[in-house]
Amino acid sequence: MTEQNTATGALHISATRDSLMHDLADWLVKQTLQRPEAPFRIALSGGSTPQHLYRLMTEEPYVSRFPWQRMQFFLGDDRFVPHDHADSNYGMMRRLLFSRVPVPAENIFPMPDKGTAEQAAKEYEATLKQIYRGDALQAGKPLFDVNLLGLGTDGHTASLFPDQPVLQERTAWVAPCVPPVAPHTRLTLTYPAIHASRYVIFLVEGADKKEAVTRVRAQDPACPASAVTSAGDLIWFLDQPAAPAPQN
Ligand SMILES: O=C(O)[C@H](O)[C@@H](O)[C@H](O)[C@H](O)COP(=O)(O)O
Repeated sequence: MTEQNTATGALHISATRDSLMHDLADWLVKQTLQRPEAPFRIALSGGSTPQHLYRLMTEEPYVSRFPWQRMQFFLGDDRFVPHDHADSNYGMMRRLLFSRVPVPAENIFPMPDKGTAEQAAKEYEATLKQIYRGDALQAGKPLFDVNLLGLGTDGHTASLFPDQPVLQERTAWVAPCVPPVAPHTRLTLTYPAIHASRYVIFLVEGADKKEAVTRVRAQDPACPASAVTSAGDLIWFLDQPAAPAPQN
């Protein structure tokens, strides 16, 4: 794993997808041990990439190393569909991770799937504010320890898609959105909610993502992921095929 600090976040580059998932799982275990008495709050990403990580977390040695009893799981975004729908991110996480590890049910916070998308976004935001014990995000008091994000080839992340009104949202923590090029109405954390993290992690693998990674790291404004910031650190966990060409 090679590490380079650059303006737009440290790069952790692993040789293969498999070693990438192990490197990130090892890193996550280490983070959970930094504050052994506190709840560890992590927002998970949907999509296919992190599924390799979620499966790995349920296997030895990781299933014995994570402090599941004090980990709290949130979603960075979800499709506004019933939790048992094939496209539900929560449904995927429940199948691959939550049903296979001893995390207490009360420590898992799915995005609501009832009512309207607007109501569900407000409900999730109220849940986050209750856990945060405050209505306004405060510098130095992150909402999440880790915010795990993926990256689309168009530079979207979570459900922050190009040219969408939600990209202008700087007050709400959760918002509904209707991506023009992806199925389903979505619920997504907004930029301020993602920013309120000790660590924002981009987990990206595969040669098809290399161009998007390069564009985002060059801060291409057409890529919503370019505007993602972190109150703490922003780190890219990449496999070699997704890694940008070294800056000369
Ligand atoms: O709900 C989702 O699908 C994710 O939040 C989305 O932002 C995902 O991370 C990217 O689309 C990359 O998806 P892949 O990992 O499948 O390439």
